[in-house]
Amino acid sequence: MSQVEWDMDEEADEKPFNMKHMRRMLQYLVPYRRLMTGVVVIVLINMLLSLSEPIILAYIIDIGISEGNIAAIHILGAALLGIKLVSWLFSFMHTRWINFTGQRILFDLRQQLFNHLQSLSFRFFDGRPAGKIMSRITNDTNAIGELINGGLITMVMETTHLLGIVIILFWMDWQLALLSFIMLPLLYVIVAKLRPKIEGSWSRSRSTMSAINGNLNETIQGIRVIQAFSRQRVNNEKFNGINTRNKQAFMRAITLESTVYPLVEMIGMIGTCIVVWFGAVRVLEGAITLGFIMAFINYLWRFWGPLSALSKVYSQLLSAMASAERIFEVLDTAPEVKNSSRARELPSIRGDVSFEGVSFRYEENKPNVLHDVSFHVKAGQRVALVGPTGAGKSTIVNLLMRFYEATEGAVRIDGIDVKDVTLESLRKQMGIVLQDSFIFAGTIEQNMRYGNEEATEEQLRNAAESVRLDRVVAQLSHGYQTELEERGSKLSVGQRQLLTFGRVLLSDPRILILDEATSSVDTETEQHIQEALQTLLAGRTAFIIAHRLSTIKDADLILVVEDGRIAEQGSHEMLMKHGGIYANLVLTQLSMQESVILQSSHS
Ligand SMILES: Nc1ncnc2c1ncn2[C@@H]1O[C@H](COP(=O)(O)OP(=O)(O)OP(=O)(O)O)[C@@H](O)[C@H]1O
Repeated sequence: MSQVEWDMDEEADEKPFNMKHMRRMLQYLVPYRRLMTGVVVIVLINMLLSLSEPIILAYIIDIGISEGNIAAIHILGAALLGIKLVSWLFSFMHTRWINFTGQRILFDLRQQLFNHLQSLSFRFFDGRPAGKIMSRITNDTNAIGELINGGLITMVMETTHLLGIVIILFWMDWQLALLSFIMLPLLYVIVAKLRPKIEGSWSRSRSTMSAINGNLNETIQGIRVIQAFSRQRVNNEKFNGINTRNKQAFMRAITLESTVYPLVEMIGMIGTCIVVWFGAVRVLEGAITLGFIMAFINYLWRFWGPLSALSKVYSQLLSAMASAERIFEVLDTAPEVKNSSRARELPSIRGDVSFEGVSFRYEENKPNVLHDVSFHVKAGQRVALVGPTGAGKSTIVNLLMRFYEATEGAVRIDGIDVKDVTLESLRKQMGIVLQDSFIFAGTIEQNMRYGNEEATEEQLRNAAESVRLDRVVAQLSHGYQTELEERGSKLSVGQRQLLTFGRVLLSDPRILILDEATSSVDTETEQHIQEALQTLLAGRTAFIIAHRLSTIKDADLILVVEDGRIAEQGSHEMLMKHGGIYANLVLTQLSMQESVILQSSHS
């Protein structure tokens, strides 16, 4: 099953009502309680005003028209107009206030989630696709926002509306009221039976839609690979499958809905017909007045509005429960790597690094990926990490940056355990350059200043010059102010790399971590990159996940990592003399290079 298909049924659309979540959601209303109290009061007054309208109409008919009392018609007509005006004003006010509060709550919730997400450790992001996390910040916050602002008010408003109507109907004529509700049990049965089916179909329609989006996203992102492998036909079939399921789910939902709602209306109408029939007879008998029966029918009409509004709020409530569960799960996830209570600032370091018996596993109950790793690097030394894929090189670097905590043992910088210092003071003195040079949307200058906002203009230009970025900038029409798209798509791979070098150089770290790029660039760019690299590395302790033999040979210390262990360590000469894994690795690489050279000289 493809990732997209998995996504379709993974996250629940609705969850049963949960008081704990509800209370927690209501907490977000607390800062706006005065405004919300005002809204509730206004809404209730509006409700009473609206409920008085049919009675006033009844009086206009019975007293004004039937008895020919023109003064009563004027007074009651003016009252009706006044009520409408006040209702409009109140509606305007409460809609404004609700929207204001709703937006504030959404703002608060999104801000809180965003801040929290940034503080979470890598482990949190390891198991969650970015798309899902994003949907929590957008869709799920919206669902909660809609409930705690519009939904709750609708609930208060429509429940009182409904209660008011029922009380008035029974107060007016309880027998007629009973008669009009005669079909209600049947209605309840139909709605209770069919509503879950309709909701289920809508939910399937939404999840298939998100699968369509996921599939589109994957296709656009991977278009090069798709076309290179000529996968268009297979992908078309896959998309066709999801698309068909979406169409079917939508058609089923819409068919059910178009059957049920007219049915509900018709059953509702049966009650009203009975009332009109009996009522008309009773008017003729002189038992009730014309105005009375008209008001009664008017209230009966109004009965269905709140009922359908409440059923919508109910769905909203259940989907907000599902969203709340997901959002609170994120908010309740504590950052795993955080400052300990006794954490102090890491003073300016020299850059001496030691791993002492470090073992580590990414997940509880899973085997260790690092076993008893120990080494010592003197300040200013250049270390090359080599070894097969999956050996644990990046993991060593992750522990050094304290992206994860060592399960056992200690990582020390200048003799200080990294667990005893604040994350900010530690990471400020370290720099990292990954293979995938991540560029943020913004100007070249903003990207360079990412790790050092305070750098002077001169420092900025010097850094750019040192890593040969100045030549790249000179070619751009807006120089340092050239706007880059997200991920720097306007720049070439080599240019992006130089920009990340400039960024790190400007932040001037004592310890530098570098994942040497494997992607090939042209010889001239390669030379620029190598020169820039030398500037970048000068005078710093450097850990290089190295792929080029030249980089490895130049290193002061080579750590050969295999199966999470340091299998060999020492200088190039030492390890070659030793004749172990490293020597084999070098010989294999050399023979591969030779064959490449031989092949190219033959062609
Ligand atoms: N975030 C993670 N969660 C769980 N396991 C992981 C995670 N990252 C890496 N691993 C596992 O840990 C082991 C070491 O991975 P690591 O990335 O350190 O290897 P590496 O030597 O850097 O490999 P490469 O040269 O391919 O980048 C691998 O078995 C890998 O599957």
